[in-house]
This record gives sequence, structure tokens and C-alpha cells, in this order.
Amino acid sequence: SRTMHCKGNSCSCSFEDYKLTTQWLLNHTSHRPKVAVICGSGLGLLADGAANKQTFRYQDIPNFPVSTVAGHEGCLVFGTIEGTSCVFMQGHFHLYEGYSLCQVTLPVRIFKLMGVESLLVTNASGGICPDFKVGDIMIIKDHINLPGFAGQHPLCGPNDERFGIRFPCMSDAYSKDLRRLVLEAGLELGCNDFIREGVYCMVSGPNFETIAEARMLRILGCDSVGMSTVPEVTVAKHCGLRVLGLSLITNKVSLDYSREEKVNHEEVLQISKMRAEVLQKLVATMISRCQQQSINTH
Ligand SMILES: O=P(O)(O)O[C@@H]1C[C@H](O)[C@@H](CO)O1
Ligand SMILES: Nc1nc2[nH]cnc2c(=O)[nH]1
Repeated sequence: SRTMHCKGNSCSCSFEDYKLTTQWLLNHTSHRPKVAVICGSGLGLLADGAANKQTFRYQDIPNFPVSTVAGHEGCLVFGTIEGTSCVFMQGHFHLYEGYSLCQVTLPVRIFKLMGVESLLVTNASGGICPDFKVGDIMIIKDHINLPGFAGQHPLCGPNDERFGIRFPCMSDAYSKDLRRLVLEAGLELGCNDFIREGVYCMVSGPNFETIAEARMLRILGCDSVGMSTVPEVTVAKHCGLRVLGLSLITNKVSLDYSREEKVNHEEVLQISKMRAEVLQKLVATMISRCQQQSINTH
């Protein structure tokens, strides 16, 4: 069924729900992915470089939510990159679409049950750090879970120990090793002059920030702001996945009343398209390297 059991802000998809979807996928594909990639707004092209592709539409997968936003194709693509088996989500889910956070994060737990070890998350965000330029790729060093502060948190509700502990540590959510690897890969690919590192803040959206809100976020230590990723990363860390987050700065957030620019979703998608090719190379390199590193360290 598409109905999960959510009471207030307490999410609880049952273990059987996750297992059912996992089993359906395992029965319908022979791929056994080790790395999962979540493609942010306008970034579905990241899957293009994969070989032996097998695609499922979200609407055909039991229990899966469907994408309702432009720039999110709504397809799950299995494939291989340089011999590494991986799965791409072309489109992810948001609170602003009306989904509960257990629906938003459902694919992450399914990936875990399928045997995935690393999660590469991408998104589009607005730059708050004054040094950032449109088109920069920000390696997410840390995040601020603003909806979480208000009780909109994917781990609210009964804790299922089969996934992880009640009180997970979040101070190391973004793997240091993967951050180092992506910096190295960026250097080799010649894109180091637009790779940055910073703190991503999630807001629920769907409106973009007011100027006063943007100023508040800057004071709080945010380098960029978006409407996704934090729930997926939190659930991934809870169940023991290694996480890498890349945020494409698609616009500069207005911090100044005298500025005339007005952000819109079309501009976000346009910048995503412009950078998709380079991000695709970076993600492909990371898929093979992070798996290699995981083999070496086990
Ligand atoms: O990659 P995501 O989905 O986080 O993209 C951001 C947030 C909204 O979905 C969209 C607004 O333009 O960009
Ligand atoms: N909240 C938020 N999300 C975004 N996604 C892309 N740009 C932005 C932005 O400026 N603000």
C-alpha cells in the first residue's frame, strides 16, 4: 500500500513495508548495488554514464512515493560504473510535496536492506556564504536540521533497532575519507577552483527565503540552504551507511534589500543542467573510488 503509518510527527513505516519493497526490487533486478546516488533537482543526468542500465518508474515500485516536482524524473536506475554496481534515484522526495519524512527517507532504508554501503547525495541549493559563486560545487561538511529542531525528524517514533540505535551520533555524518577523496578527484578532473566545502541547512520550503531569514541563516553558520537531503543523510547515518553530500550552488541567496535578483526554480534547473556533466564525472569517479576504499578498509 502507498499509505504509511504516520501519527503527527511520528513516522513509522513497518519493517515489513521496507522488506516488501526490497524483495520486490531484488526479484525484478539482478543488480546488487553497493553505492546509491540520490540525484537532486535537475541532476537526473548523473545516471547517464552507467552501463547495463535497468530502469523502474517510481509509480511501479510497491510503497514508493512518486515525484511531483519539475526536474525530478521519478525513476530508479540500476547500473554499473567501472564495474561497481550502483543505483540512482532520478528525483527525490520533499516535505513540501506533502510527504512524511518516513516516506521521504524510505528509499535509503531499502538501499541498506539491498546491501548498499555508501550513499552519495546531491542537491541544488542557494549560496549564503558570500564567497560562493553560482555553479560552485559545495562538499557538504556538516548540516543544520532546521525542521528537526521543530520535531519534523525522520527518526521520531518507535526506534527500530534492526536499522540503528535510538540516539545516533551525528557529529560525523559526512565521511571524512569520502570528502578527502572527492577533493582529490576534483583536483584531477580540473574542477578544484569551483569546489568548496561548507554547511548545508535544510528548510522545509516550498518558498525561497525572505531576506531576514537568509540573514538569520548566515548568522547561524549556514553556507548554503536547500529543501532536502538532511532527512536522507540522518537515516543513512542511523543505519550505518557512509555518506558523501555534494550541493550545487544554483543561485546566490539575497542577503541585501537593495538587490533586485529574484530566484526561481527554472534558474535552479538551468544551472543544474550546466553543471550536470562535470558533476557526472565527479560522481562516477567517486562511485568507483569509494567502493575501492570500502574494500580496502574491510
Ligand atoms: O535538489 P533539491 O530537490 O534539494 O533542490 C532544491 C530544493 C527544491 O526542490 C528546488 C527549488 O528550486 O531546489
Ligand atoms: N531553500 C532554498 N532552496 C534552494 N534550492 C536552490 N536554491 C535554493 C535557495 O535559494 N533556497
